[in-house]
Amino acid sequence: MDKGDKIYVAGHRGLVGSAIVRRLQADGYDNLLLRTSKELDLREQAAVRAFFAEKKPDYVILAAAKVGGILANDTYPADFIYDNLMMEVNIVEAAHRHNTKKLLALGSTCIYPRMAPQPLKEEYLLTGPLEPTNEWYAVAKIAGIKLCQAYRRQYGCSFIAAMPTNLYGPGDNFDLKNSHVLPALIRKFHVAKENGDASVTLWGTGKPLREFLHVDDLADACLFLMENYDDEEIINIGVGEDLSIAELAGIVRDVVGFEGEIVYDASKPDGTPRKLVDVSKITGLGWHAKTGLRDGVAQTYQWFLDNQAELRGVG
Ligand SMILES: NC(=O)C1=CN([C@@H]2O[C@H](COP(=O)(O)OP(=O)(O)OC[C@H]3O[C@@H](n4cnc5c(N)ncnc54)[C@H](OP(=O)(O)O)[C@@H]3O)[C@@H](O)[C@H]2O)C=CC1
Ligand SMILES: C[C@H]1O[C@H](OP(=O)(O)OP(=O)(O)OC[C@H]2O[C@@H](n3cnc4c(=O)[nH]c(N)nc43)[C@H](O)[C@@H]2O)[C@@H](O)[C@@H](O)C1=O
Repeated sequence: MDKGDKIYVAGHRGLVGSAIVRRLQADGYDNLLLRTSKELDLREQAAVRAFFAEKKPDYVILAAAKVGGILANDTYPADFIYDNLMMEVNIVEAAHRHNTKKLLALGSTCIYPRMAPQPLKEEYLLTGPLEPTNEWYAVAKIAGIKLCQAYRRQYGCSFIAAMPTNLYGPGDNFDLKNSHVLPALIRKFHVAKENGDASVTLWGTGKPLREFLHVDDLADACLFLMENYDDEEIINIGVGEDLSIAELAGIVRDVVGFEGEIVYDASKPDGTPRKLVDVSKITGLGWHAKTGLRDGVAQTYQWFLDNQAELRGVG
């Protein structure tokens, strides 16, 4: 990608989109196309076609999606499957129609079967039943993969699909019902410390294992793939190690400085027991994550403190 190329970052205000924009701007790309969901609802085919007809992006990074944690996915299946399918179908079709040079679609590691062998290799896709709490979102994400592969096969489009593991960092969603676990832990421990609460309640059993990649590392991986990957097959993006939710809670509690107890609400779902990705494909290309989890949590907590006034999902 040249610095003056028209790069459309769909979902530029989100956790991922904002990190990608930060990185592109830092690298001197000065022709970014950015639209909020109010300016351009990607579920509306006519609006998406009109935008592409007018702007004709050279490159597209699809970081727009209906995203949420385990409870949101389990509660709003229709929203998660409909919104994500519509956004992917509209963007991929319009990108082909208007000759986008390359498109990167972001999936998620929830596309893999609930009980697939670990670590998860790309070829495990569609080899078993999905995790019930987010199968609707997962099916939409799998459709996104198939869209990229179909347009590559039929029209030779350079459309690629990457599967990031769980992400965290600046710009995350801190809503206690709809967010992912790491931002929820930061907010819960922070509020409990400020209030002098005796305990914090977390969901499930604390036993599931999860892998966490800092979003700035993801942005680095996305630009790396835009320059170095052009293949039909999906590619995982992760750190290659995981920990239990209980261990993660210990790290966040220490970073925040909460000294009370942790209580688990077993009425909430655990979700998939583990989803550690195999990163040998992307590390084989020369990319690896750089941010350690504790440092990443500390940096994110500082960002949380510095941005209290405008946190997503708070207030
Ligand atoms: N967060 C995570 O842990 C992981 C995320 N991913 C993937 O990364 C991508 C981005 O996720 P993340 O950054 O966390 O999500 P966020 O919820 O932080 O951001 C999503 C963005 O999508 C935009 N959006 C949502 N609906 C529409 C719509 N109808 N029309 C236009 N834009 C819309 C929003 O725009 P606006 O702000 O203008 O409303 C928002 O900026 C997704 O594809 C997700 O599947 C993959 C693995 C893990
Ligand atoms: C990225 C990935 O993220 C989602 O999958 P998930 O990893 O299961 O999502 P999660 O981060 O919300 O939960 C991780 C674990 O953490 C536990 N947990 C404890 N206490 C809280 C808590 O307070 N909030 C949340 N959200 N989880 C909690 C929770 O019970 C679970 O065991 C997919 O829906 C989908 O969006 C997707 O692709």
